[in-house]
Amino acid sequence: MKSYLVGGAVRDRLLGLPIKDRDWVVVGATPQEMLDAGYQQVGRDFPVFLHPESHEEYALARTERKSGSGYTGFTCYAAPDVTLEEDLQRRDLTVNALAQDTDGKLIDPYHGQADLQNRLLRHVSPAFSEDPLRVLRVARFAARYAHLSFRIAEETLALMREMTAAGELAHLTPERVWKETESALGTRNPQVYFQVLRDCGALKVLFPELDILFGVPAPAKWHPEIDTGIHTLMTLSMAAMLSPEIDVRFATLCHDLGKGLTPKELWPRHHGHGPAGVRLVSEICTRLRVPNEIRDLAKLVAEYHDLIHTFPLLQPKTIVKLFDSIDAWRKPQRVEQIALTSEADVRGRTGFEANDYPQGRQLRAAWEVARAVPVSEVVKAGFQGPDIREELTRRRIRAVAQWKNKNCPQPES
Ligand SMILES: Nc1ccn([C@@H]2O[C@H](COP(=O)(O)OP(=O)(O)OP(=O)(O)O)[C@@H](O)[C@H]2O)c(=O)n1
Repeated sequence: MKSYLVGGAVRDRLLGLPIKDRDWVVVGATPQEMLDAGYQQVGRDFPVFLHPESHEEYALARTERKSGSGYTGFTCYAAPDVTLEEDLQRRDLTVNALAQDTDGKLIDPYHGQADLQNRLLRHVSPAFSEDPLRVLRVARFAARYAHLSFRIAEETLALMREMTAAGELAHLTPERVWKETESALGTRNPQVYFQVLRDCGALKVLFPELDILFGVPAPAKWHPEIDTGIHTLMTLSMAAMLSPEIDVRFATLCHDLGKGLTPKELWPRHHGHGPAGVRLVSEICTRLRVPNEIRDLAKLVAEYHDLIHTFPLLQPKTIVKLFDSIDAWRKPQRVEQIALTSEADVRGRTGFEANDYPQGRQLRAAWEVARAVPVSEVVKAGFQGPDIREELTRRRIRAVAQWKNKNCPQPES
């Protein structure tokens, strides 16, 4: 039996990047031999074992053949006669089909090293199309390595287009789509993921609410980039620079979905697009089983992002009501999250990238003022039951008004 380091660990070591997990392939062994050597079996569908000490994953070399339609129809063949090359051949990308033996020697039958040097994401073989998840994986890798100038090989993009056109993506479970999307949102350039999905037609299948934004114009005065789809990807790129949080990035991605609902004859204006988009955010999140916390922020951002832009014009009463509406009292992190998404919206426009966003600072400052109003003094003053809440709101509004008079000049008209 011989073990080889494979997949991401080899790829990322060659790229000089930190290594997350180390996966191994074992050639020439039976499951019984692995168990006898002290490995613990964990794979349900494939023979995968955990090393007795390192607890790293060791998978028996295997081939896979598609035996039916969709994502589930696989026949897996793992036996001591499966070679390393055969195992590597079933993998998605050449840069993921590299192996390294225990002496550090590289085994590279599909020229993954050359593709790493050429910054090319290229599929290993036609077997790529047996797994529709790979369309999303390639988009995710393109996002993850965009800062290193990686691009997708033409023939791979063509295959991704074919798979999408053949309806293969319909076989993906919502959980898998969200898992890949969530990982992609965590990369440095999440907008690349959505751009690649658009390039191969998958955005229309998986995120029609986003796809429809391409071709929807917004007023050139506010949006020199004009196209709402382009603006959306620009805001996502900006959000990724402003915050590492998936919640903030996803909310930014969804903030303008309502513009897809505006009747053409009203273009390029989109009056009321914020509240209108809330339903679409809900629909995406229900469909993909997006965690509630992420969904709820995205809905609030869709609804309130335009209000935050007008912050200096807001009445103190409206500001305190906003804190109520976003439930900032119990979830104070939302103030920061909403300030960041609104900033991403403003700076995610051609020529506005380096702009200041004072409204974000004003929102945060007003929040500190409102939250500092002590409830204990309201109680001490003798208020009881629901009157406590009412008096607290009154005092908060007063405090915000005083702060606003001093610190928040009205913009010149
Ligand atoms: N649908 C898939 C999933 C995985 N793989 C192969 O299995 C390896 C391990 O997959 P995974 O752990 O998901 O990704 P990594 O490439 O290790 O990358 P990461 O750093 O994100 O873990 C990949 O390198 C690739 O060779 C594949 O070919 N097709």
